[in-house]
Amino acid sequence: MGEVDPAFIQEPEHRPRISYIEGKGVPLIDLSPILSSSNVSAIEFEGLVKQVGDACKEWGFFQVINHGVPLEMREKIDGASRKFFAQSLEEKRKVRRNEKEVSGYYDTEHTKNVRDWKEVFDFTIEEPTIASASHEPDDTELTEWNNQWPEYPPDLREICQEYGQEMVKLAYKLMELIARSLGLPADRFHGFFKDQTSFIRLNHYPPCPNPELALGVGRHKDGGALTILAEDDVGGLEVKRKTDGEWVRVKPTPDAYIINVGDIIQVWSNDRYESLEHRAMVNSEKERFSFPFFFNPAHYTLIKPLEELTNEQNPAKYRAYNWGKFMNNRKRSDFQKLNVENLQIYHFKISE
Ligand SMILES: O=C(O)CCC(=O)C(=O)O
Ligand SMILES: [Fe+2]
Repeated sequence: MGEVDPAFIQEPEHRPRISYIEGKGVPLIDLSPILSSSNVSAIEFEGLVKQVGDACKEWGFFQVINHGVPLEMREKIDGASRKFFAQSLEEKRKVRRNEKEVSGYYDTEHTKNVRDWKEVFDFTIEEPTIASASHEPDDTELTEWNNQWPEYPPDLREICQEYGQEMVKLAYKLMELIARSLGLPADRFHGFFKDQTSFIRLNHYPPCPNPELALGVGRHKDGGALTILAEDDVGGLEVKRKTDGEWVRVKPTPDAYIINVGDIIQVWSNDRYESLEHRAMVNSEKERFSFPFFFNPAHYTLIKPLEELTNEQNPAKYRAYNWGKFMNNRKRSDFQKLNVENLQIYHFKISE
C-alpha cells in the first residue's frame, strides 16, 4: 500500500487523534479462580462473576489474564501469520476470498463504507460451516463455507485449527461467567453454539503514511455474541467509553486477551449489557498484527431477548432476527462500498 488513496480517508469527525487518552482503562480480570476448578471457593467464584458482570455493564470490554490459553499457541499463530502476510500479494491472492468462499485472504474490507488500512485472512472454526446462502429474508437455501488454506507457511492450517479450539474453550468459560452474572444457569448459552458460525481473523495493519486520515478498522460494533482479541505489543485499539463517549486507547498487556460483548449479548440481555463501538488506529512506523475470534451461534438461531430477562416492567426491546441472514448482510458490505448503512441491531429495536 503506497500513498493514501481517497477510499481510505475518514470523514473529519471520524479521524483518529494522534495524541490519545490512556485514562481509566478497561478492567483487567484474573481468571485463575476458574482454572483451578478443584478448589475454588464459592466466594472467589462469586467475586469473579461480579467483576465480569460489572465490566460488561460499565464497559462492554475487559481484558483477561490467567485465561488458560498456552502462550506458545499464541506465539505460534503470531509467527505463522507474519510469515503468511510477508509474502507477495500474488501469493496471498491465491487464497483470496471470492463469491463462493467467504474465508481466505482479502484487503478490501470497508467498515461504514470507508476502506480499512489492513489485509486479513479469515477462517471458520467448523469445517465446513453451514450458513444461509444469501441475505434475502425469504431464501431458505443453505450453503457450506469451506476454508482456503495457503501452501505457505505449511503449518498455518494446523496452528490455526489448534488455536481455534483454545478460543472455543475460553469462549464457553466466559459465556458461563456472563450467564451467571445475569442470574442464569452457567450453561444457558451453550446450546446456541452447537453449530457455531464462529471465525478467526488474522489482521495485518501495515504502516500507513497518513495515520491521521485513515483507520486500520473504522468504528464499528461486533455483530456476534462475544469477541476474544489477541494483539501484539504495538497497540492501536480504541474503545468508545460508555460513561462519556471518549475514545480510549486500550494498552496492550502481555499475554492478555481483550474480550468484548457483541450485539447478540446486548439483545439477549435486553440491553443490560451493551456492545460498544471500537476502532483500530494505524501508525506510520510499525506494522501491527491482531487476531480476533468471533464467537457466533448457529445460522438458524433466532436472536431475541431472553425470556428470563424480560417481564411486564421490562418488556423485550428487540424483535427476533435470524442470525444467518444478519451475518450474510454484513458480509456483503465487506466486499464493496454500498451506499447504505449496513444492518445494525437497532433496526430490530421495538420503539418505546
Ligand atoms: O485489531 C483490533 O484491535 C480490532 C479488530 C476489530 O475490532 C475487528 O476486527 O472487529
Ligand atoms: Fe471489532
